[in-house]
Amino acid sequence: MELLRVENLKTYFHISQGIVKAVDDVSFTLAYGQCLGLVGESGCGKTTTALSINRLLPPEGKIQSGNIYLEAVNLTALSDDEIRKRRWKEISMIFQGAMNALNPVMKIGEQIAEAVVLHQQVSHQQAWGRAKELFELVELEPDRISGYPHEFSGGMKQRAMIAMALACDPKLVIGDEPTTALDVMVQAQILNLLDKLRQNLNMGLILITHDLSILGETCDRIAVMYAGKIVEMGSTEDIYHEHMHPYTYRLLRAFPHIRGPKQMPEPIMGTPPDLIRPPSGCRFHPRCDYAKEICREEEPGMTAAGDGHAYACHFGGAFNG
Ligand SMILES: Nc1ncnc2c1ncn2[C@@H]1O[C@H](COP(=O)(O)OP(=O)(O)OP(=O)(O)O)[C@@H](O)[C@H]1O
Repeated sequence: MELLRVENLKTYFHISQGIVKAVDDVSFTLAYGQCLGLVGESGCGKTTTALSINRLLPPEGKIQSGNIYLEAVNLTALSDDEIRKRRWKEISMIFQGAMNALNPVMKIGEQIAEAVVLHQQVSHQQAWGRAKELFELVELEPDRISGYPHEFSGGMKQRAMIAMALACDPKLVIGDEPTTALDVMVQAQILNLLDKLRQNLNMGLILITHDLSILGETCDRIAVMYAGKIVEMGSTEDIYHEHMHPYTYRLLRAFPHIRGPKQMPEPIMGTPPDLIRPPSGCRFHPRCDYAKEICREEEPGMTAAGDGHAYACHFGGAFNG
């Protein structure tokens, strides 16, 4: 059953240098219990997409057009007050490095209980009970609940942040680079935990990352973003093994899978474009090895490659020869 529907979302930043088209006509859906990976290099619009869903954009950021439905409610049409009431209870976010925001002089359990009290009408005692439940849910040892942040490892702190994000049983959790600061083994444990939680709690999960190699065991579907647009979307299998867009191909080679064939990472030359003046035609053409005249002139539409698999390229699969 569908939980989230993002339709033709355009979010721009209005700054003195011009208009940054950070999210430019993005559409996708997410079902209950499903995990969608949103992947692309830094500056491609992933965080702006997440902040648009949560309506947490800074003053210069504006949803220009499009709709974001959470169940039947169009989030773009809600007042600030109405959306505030839904944060934490319906949608919650785990940010990169969020664990550094823990208060160093307050017990971890108290901080989780505080998050519960802040968003639910419960007594302190009830909140402490809930904090204990959440502690168990994120697989932290119960006797650690009275510990302070400096007694927790990075992975344990991130588990505590996940516990807070789950405090009000949200329907949708968005993790923005939730494991980037952690070492590879701990990263895998946190991703496994998120995977287990979304299945057990039947919540929708969006995982944002620049590293396509970490999504394989967690996501059902992956959307690849480049310069404010989704350039390829499909099942994890499609994206890993049947990809059609040269950018997906390059991303996979830039971050080889830890358990895959041994291969040197091949960085993608250049950087994503300035989104005030994005390139004409296909936005990836200046960095694409397969670009031809039409790529400079015409923006490619989405071409279907199979059930739920689509890509935006004039020469899909060109890298195969
Ligand atoms: N407050 C802002 N004002 C102006 N431009 C912004 C603002 N925030 C983001 N941008 C621009 O919007 C574009 C998309 O940024 P966004 O942070 O969404 O990308 P991202 O893919 O999440 O990258 P990262 O992983 O670095 O956060 C970039 O060109 C960025 O410079």
